[in-house]
Amino acid sequence: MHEDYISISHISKKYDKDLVLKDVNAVLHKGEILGFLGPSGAGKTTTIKILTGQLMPTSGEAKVLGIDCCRIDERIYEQIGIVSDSSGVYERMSVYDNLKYFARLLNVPLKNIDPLLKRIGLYEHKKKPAAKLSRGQTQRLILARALLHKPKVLFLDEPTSGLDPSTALEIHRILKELKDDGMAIFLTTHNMEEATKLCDHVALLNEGVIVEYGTPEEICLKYNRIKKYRVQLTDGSRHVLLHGADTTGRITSWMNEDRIETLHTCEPTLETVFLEVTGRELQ
Ligand SMILES: Nc1ncnc2c1ncn2[C@@H]1O[C@H](COP(=O)(O)OP(=O)(O)OP(=O)(O)O)[C@@H](O)[C@H]1O
Repeated sequence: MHEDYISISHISKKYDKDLVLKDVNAVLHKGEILGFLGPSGAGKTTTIKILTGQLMPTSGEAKVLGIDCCRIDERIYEQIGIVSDSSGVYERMSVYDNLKYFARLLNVPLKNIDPLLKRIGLYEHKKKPAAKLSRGQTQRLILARALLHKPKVLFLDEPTSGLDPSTALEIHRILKELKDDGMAIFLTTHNMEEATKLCDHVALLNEGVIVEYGTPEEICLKYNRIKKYRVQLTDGSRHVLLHGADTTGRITSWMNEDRIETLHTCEPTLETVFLEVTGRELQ
């Protein structure tokens, strides 16, 4: 049996007259990553704020670890971690002292800090003032702070936004390890590659509406109606061919003549699905 760590049921949210979330439903189980994927203004941060008790929904119900989000109090903060842009670090304090400060607040033994710094790749920088960290290192420190008390559920708002590809990959590796340890991770992103690689389920969110929900593979397969092949021949020419009898004939004759350099099928990606469903780009 899957344990529901987050359940979102018919959530809507209005800011004044603007309906920015419309009948949103989703579920996140222990040991899974759920991604809310959508362009700027789609309602991703609003969803996180509702789930973490920072905002009330206008209607609907959401539960985190069985607790109704409208009734969240400090006790839930012992079991969840939040990483968002607004997570401040104390710039003049060292990496270690930042974590020491929060460890004391959260009643976490100080001996947990070094292993966490090693896991997150900040151990060599533990004495550095936070002000001297790179953007990627600062992001790791914010993540370390959110992990200090070993939460069951981790919320990440655009965890790799603005990071270079190798730092982003490092954060992905850490998130996969946390998931394998049983943590449930709710992340928002507008990076479809990140969502495809990391998430067990994704919700494609457009103007507050979930337009597709499922595993990245399920969603892409659903839109794999028009099959295409991309062929490069030994003479350097490139061809994109639609599936059909003509194409099969052409490809077979190129193969018989040993003229094919590369041959690929062109499956849809979350990016092309989003474009097809909404007419909008994700970025
Ligand atoms: N406090 C607020 N008052 C009024 N409108 C708001 C408020 N906060 C957000 N909004 C609006 O709600 C909509 C959803 O915003 P939200 O921040 O949830 O989007 P997002 O998907 O997280 O975008 P981004 O990727 O840019 O962070 C936007 O149209 C935004 O302008």
